[in-house]
Amino acid sequence: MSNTEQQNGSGGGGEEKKGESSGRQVTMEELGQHGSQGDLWLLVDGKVYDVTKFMDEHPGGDEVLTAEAGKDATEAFEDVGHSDDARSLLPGMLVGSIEGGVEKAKKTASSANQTIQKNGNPALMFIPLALLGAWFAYKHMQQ
Ligand code: HEM
Repeated sequence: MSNTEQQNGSGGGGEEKKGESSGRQVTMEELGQHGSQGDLWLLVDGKVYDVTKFMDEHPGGDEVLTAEAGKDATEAFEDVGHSDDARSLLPGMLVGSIEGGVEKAKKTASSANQTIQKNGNPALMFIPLALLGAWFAYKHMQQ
C-alpha cells in the first residue's frame, strides 16, 4: 500500500514498544471509519478495540456495541459493571491507543452530545431554587 507509516497489524504480534503497551495510535477519524456492524471498533478508556468478531458472542448483544461506535464507550462499559472476565477479553481485541490520549478523545467524541447526555441543561437546577423563593415570598406576603 502507499502508506509508508509503520503499522502494527491488529493480529497478535509480539509485544509493543516500551512504555506503551497499546500498539499504534488511532485517530478519532479512523475510529469513526469502523462504525458498522461488519467492522466495529470501540473506544474504552483511551484504547481502541476491534469488536467485530466478538459482537455475536457479546452477552449484552450486538446492538449496544453498535450504539457506541465512534464514541467514547468507557462510560457505557463501566456502567454495566463488566466482570474481570470481560476485561480480560479486551487485550485480545486491541488495535491501539487513541491519538491524543483519553482527554482528547473525550472532548472530540462527546462534545457534540455532552450537554444533552450528561446532567441536561444546567439552568434546570435553578428551578427548585426559584420555586423555593416564590414560596417564601408568598408566605411573607400572607403575614
Ligand atoms: C470490548 C468491549 C466489551 C467486552 C469485551 C464486553 C464483554 C462482556 C461480557 C464478557 C459480558 C458478560 C458479563 C460479564 O462478564 O461482565 C458482558 C455483558 C454485558 N455487556 Fe459487554 N462487553 C463490552 C462492551 C460493552 C459495551 C460498550 C456495552 C454498552 C452498553 C456493553 C453492555 C453489556 C451489557 C448490557 C451486558 C449484560 C448482559 C446481561 O447480563 O444481560 N458491553 N459484556
